[in-house]
Amino acid sequence: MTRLAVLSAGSWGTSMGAVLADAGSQVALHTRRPELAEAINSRHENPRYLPGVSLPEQVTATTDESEAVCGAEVVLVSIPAQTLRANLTRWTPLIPEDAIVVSLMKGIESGTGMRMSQVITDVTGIPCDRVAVLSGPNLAREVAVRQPAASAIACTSSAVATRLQALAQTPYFRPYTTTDVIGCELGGAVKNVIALAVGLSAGMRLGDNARAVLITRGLAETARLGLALGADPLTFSGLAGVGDLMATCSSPLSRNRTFGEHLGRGLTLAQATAATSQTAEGVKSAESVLRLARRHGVDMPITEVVVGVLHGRLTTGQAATRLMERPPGAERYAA
Ligand SMILES: NC(=O)C1=CN([C@@H]2O[C@H](COP(=O)(O)OP(=O)(O)OC[C@H]3O[C@@H](n4cnc5c(N)ncnc54)[C@H](O)[C@@H]3O)[C@@H](O)[C@H]2O)C=CC1
Ligand SMILES: O=C(CO)COP(=O)(O)O
Repeated sequence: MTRLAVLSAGSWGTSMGAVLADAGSQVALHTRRPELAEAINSRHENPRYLPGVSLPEQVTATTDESEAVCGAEVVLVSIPAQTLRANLTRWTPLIPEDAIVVSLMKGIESGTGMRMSQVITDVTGIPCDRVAVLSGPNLAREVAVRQPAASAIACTSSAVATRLQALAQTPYFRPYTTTDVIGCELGGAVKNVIALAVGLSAGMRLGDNARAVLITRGLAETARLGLALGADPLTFSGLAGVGDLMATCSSPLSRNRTFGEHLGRGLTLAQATAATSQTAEGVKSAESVLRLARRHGVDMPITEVVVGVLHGRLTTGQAATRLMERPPGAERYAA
């Protein structure tokens, strides 16, 4: 049986661990919490991140990082994006030679503006053709209870993407392969920022038309950035683009959308942060996305106002006005 490791046992890491086990592998999750490892091993449940969800017996957990990755052919990483570099620096010597590393994360590193796969290659030295990304409309809890979902697996090596596809294919989870790593990662990272904007608008009760505008123009600004960075624009019409945007912007399960909604209802950043127990990547990645856009001369007005609100430079009302009072223009998708 193929051995796989997932670092770590948060909501998405645990859900994907269950998918991979259902697809036929033995999966070791790493958690920093002994009580969580104990619950996963004895009760087959992750009570902190996925309470009430029954996990396959082939999913085990350990607090020992080297035990988790020992003998793993594939190491999947699912931690907050801004913690990746520090954690990976510690994990690198433990990762088996020839293992494939898969990013399940949706963020852009602050300071460097790197995508998660770039950070992985930068820290571990593992070449791009052994670093992959899984991204799509995958709300963790829905996947964990085995509701139907699909995703994109991106790697510059299509052989590696196809191998990962086989390892993750189940009757309820359908992975598609692609070689557009840049497009998949940007789709995942920027949709969190757009979901914050949609949440803001929902909290302010601006209506369904406003939500549709933000999703549509949010996709356009994502594609603009993607084009500037070398992505295939068609990726943004796919699962890692519009697919993920739709799921995240319409679901109450989305932490990013909910975070934005808290702000839109008048909570302060500190209050919204206190009300959020899981990772809302857009809060920290929004500024990195904006910096990346500015570095490449790309206009991202929605991202810009989200960053303005997060930094306290704009009220939510000013953010809405700022977008509506932009100079009139032709509707362009990505140019
Ligand atoms: N939850 C979801 O529906 C999905 C999440 N993702 C992405 O997966 C990534 C992880 O998110 P979730 O699992 O949802 O977050 P989560 O908040 O549920 O879990 C985060 C995990 O990282 C660990 N962690 C937190 N801080 C850490 C640190 N400083 N060092 C080491 N480990 C740390 C936590 O203990 C926990 O195991 C994010 O980039 C997110 O955007 C992607 C698809 C779906
Ligand atoms: O990425 C996700 C769905 O695809 C999860 O979105 P949130 O991180 O906003 O919960």
